[in-house]
Amino acid sequence: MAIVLGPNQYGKAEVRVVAVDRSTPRHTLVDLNVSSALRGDFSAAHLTGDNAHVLTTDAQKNTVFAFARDGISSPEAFGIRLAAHFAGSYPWISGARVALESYGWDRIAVGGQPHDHAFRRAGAEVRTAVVTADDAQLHVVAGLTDLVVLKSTGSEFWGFPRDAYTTLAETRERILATAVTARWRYTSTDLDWHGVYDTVRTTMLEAFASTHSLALQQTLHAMGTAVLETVPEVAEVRLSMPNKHHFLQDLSAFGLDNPDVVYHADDRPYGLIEGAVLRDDVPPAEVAWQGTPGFV
Ligand SMILES: O=c1[nH]c(=O)c2[nH]c(=O)[nH]c2[nH]1
Repeated sequence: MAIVLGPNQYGKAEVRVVAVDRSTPRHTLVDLNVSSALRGDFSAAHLTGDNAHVLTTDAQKNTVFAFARDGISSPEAFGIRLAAHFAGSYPWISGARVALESYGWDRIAVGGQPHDHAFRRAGAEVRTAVVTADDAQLHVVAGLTDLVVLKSTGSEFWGFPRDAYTTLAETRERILATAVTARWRYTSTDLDWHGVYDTVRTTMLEAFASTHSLALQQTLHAMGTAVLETVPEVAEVRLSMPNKHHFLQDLSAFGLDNPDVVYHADDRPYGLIEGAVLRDDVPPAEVAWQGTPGFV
């Protein structure tokens, strides 16, 4: 038996970089969390501690800050620039993965007017991008997490089998709520990144709102399908959607009825509905998804 070194990668995780565009009195902010990981021949460092091939994680962090000096137009474009740079920096580096989270900031309104340089963190929602450089090919997977949505009607759930442990009542009227995690893979590396991101996000929201839901699974499929129908440059959408249960509260102890008015928002356990919707005529690119946590 021989013991061999298996797959490995290394990099700097969670570089928090904030870039302020002060070119006009109306400042803009970009707030990113950037993680880089390099792949290639680093066996000497692992086997003997010879660091001749190790582009330090400290240098990777410095590169993120240095590149930010030129401004950050979008997470995707910044990720492409970094991944291409790292992947091309030394012959023994065969690939790079750059994952970015973008945190939104809204302007504080003062006297009803959005302020020029005072901001409030937007909700929990985070925009994400992962750029993978592999064999000189670039892959871009964009996404979002924690997009919390709720429909107060237009959701039913019935027709499921009833085994010995099924107690859930069938319902023709329920609240449907979820926190969407979505990732989608582009077939292009040259897009209007903000425009196409907004289109995908809006399309998912519209599909959630306008689908009369017979199951969260059906809503998930409708959201993914709508994105593929609307944006030709998206090859595949992966969605993870917790079913944030809202149970009708029994008020009978107080002599009160409850005609779909008062609910208990339960936080756990929750149903977890996950799925991918893809075009069957686009070749898969599993490398683009490597390192993505969980299903998405
Ligand atoms: O939309 C739903 N899908 C399920 O699979 C499920 N299971 C459950 O208990 N409630 C629901 N709701």
